[in-house]
Amino acid sequence: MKKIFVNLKRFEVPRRLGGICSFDNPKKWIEWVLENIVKHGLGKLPNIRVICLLPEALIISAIEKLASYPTDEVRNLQVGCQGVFREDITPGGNFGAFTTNLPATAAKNLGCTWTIIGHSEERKDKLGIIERYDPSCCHNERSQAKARQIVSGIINEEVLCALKAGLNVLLCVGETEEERGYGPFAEQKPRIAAVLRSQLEMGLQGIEGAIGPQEIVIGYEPVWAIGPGKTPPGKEYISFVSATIKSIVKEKFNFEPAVVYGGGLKEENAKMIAEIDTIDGGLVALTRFTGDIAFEPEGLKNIIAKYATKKGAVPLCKKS
Ligand SMILES: O=C(CO)COP(=O)(O)O
Repeated sequence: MKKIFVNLKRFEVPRRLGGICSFDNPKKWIEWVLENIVKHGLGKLPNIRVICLLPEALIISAIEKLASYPTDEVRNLQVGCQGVFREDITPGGNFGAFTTNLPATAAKNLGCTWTIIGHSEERKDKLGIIERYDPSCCHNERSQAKARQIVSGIINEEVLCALKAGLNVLLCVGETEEERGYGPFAEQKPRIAAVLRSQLEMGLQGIEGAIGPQEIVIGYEPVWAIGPGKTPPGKEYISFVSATIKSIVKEKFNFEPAVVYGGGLKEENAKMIAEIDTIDGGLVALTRFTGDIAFEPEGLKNIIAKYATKKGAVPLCKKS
C-alpha cells in the first residue's frame, strides 16, 4: 500500500492576511478540501492511502466531515496532526498541564491516527531557539552538530510519545544544502548518508519498547528542495537516499520502513519519483508552485494518478 501524506501546514490562512487560502473561513476550507478529495475518489483507492496532516484547530471539523460519508468512500483516507509534544498525559502522571503544546494522547483523542514529526520546519524552529541562547553554534561546526543532536533528541522524545499513545508516525529526515555540500555526487553521498544516519539513529532510539501495531514511515525531504522555485533531486539521488534510509533502519532497528519523498513533489516529477522502487509514496504540501501558489485537490489528484498508474498498480478510480 503506497502512502500519500498531504501536509497542509498553515494553508488555512487567507491571502488577504498573507497566507495562500482562497477561503476566509478555515472550517469551510478544510471541508472543501476533503469534499474534493472524496469527490475525486481519492479516499477509496485500493492501493493508496491518503493521510491529511492538519493544524490542530481543523482536526475535529475534518473528522466530522469524514464521518458524514459512507465508510467505503473514505476507507483509505486518514487524518493526522502536525506534531506532538515531547511529554504526554499519563494516568497517575501529568493530567494535562501542557498549555500551548499538543500531547500525543490529546491528538489521539481528537481522532488523529498519524502525526508528522521532525519536519525541517520543526527542526529549524528548535535549532533557532538553541541559537538564540548560543549564537556561536551556527558558526562553529562542532557546536552546530551538538545543537542538531539536541534537536534530534527532542524529536526522539516526540516519536516515543506518539508511539506510546498509539499514533502512527511519519518521521521526516533530510539534509540542508550546506550539509550536502557541492562537487560530484560521489563526494556528496557520504555527507548525505551521515546526516541521515544521525537523524535516524537518534530519532528512532528506543522505539523497540514503544512500538506495537503502529507504523513508522520515513519522510525524506531534502531541505533545499522544499517550496516554490525549488527543484527536487533526480532519480539517482532519490534512489540512493531512499535505499540508504531503508538500510540504516534495517541495520539499527531491524525493520525496513516505507520511505516517502517530499519537497517540490508535483505533477511534472511525480511519475519519475513514483517509479523509484525504494520509494513507497509521497509527501505533498503545495501542488501549485508558481503564480498564486496553492494546495489544490485537483493537483493532488494528478499527482496521485502518477502513483496509481505505476507499473503493477491499480489505476486511479474514476470520478464518482
Ligand atoms: O514540506 C513539504 C511537505 O511536508 C514539501 O513542501 P512543498 O510541497 O511545498 O515543496
